[in-house]
Amino acid sequence: MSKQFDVQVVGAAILDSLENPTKILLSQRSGPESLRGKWEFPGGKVEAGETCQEALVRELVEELGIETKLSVEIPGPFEQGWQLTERHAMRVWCAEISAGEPRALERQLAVQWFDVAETLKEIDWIPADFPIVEALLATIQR
Ligand SMILES: Nc1nc2c([nH]c(=O)n2[C@H]2C[C@H](O)[C@@H](COP(=O)(O)OP(=O)(O)OP(=O)(O)O)O2)c(=O)[nH]1
Repeated sequence: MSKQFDVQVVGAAILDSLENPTKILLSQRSGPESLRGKWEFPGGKVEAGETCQEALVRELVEELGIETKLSVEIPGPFEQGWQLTERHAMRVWCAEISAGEPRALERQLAVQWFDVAETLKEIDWIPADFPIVEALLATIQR
C-alpha cells in the first residue's frame, strides 16, 4: 500500500534463538501516560542519515546495552511497515543478541524475557502492536 508516514519507527523481535525461538525480550514503556506500563518491541525513531537497520542496532545499544544481529523482517502492509498512528509507522526485524546482557538503560520501566508460545498473546501490548504480534507468531510457528 502506498501511504506516507511522517515518522519512521523501528522495532526488534529479540529472540533467544532464531533457529528455535522460545523466549522474546520486550520493553515496558514509562511514557507517555497513555502508553505507560504497556509492553513493546524495543526500538525507536530513525534519525536523519541512518538506514532503518542502522537505527535499530543503535537503539538497542542505547536502550538495552546489547549488540544484535538482525535477521528477517516481519513485513507489514506498507512500505514503511506497520501503521502505529496517523503519523507513525514501524518496520520490525527478528534479531538475536550477539554481545551483552540486556538492561533497562533509558526510560523503560522494565526489560523482560517472555515465553513466546504461552504468553505472547496475553501480554499488555501497545494496542497498535497486535497485528505485528500475530504476524510474528505466524513467522515463528512456521
Ligand atoms: N519502540 C517502539 N515504539 C512503538 C511500538 N509500538 C508503538 O506504537 N510505538 C510508538 C511509541 C512511540 O510513539 C513511537 C516510538 O518512539 P520512541 O519514544 O520509542 O522512540 P525514541 O526513543 O527514538 O524517541 P524519543 O522519545 O527519543 O523522541 O512509536 C513498539 O512496539 N516499539
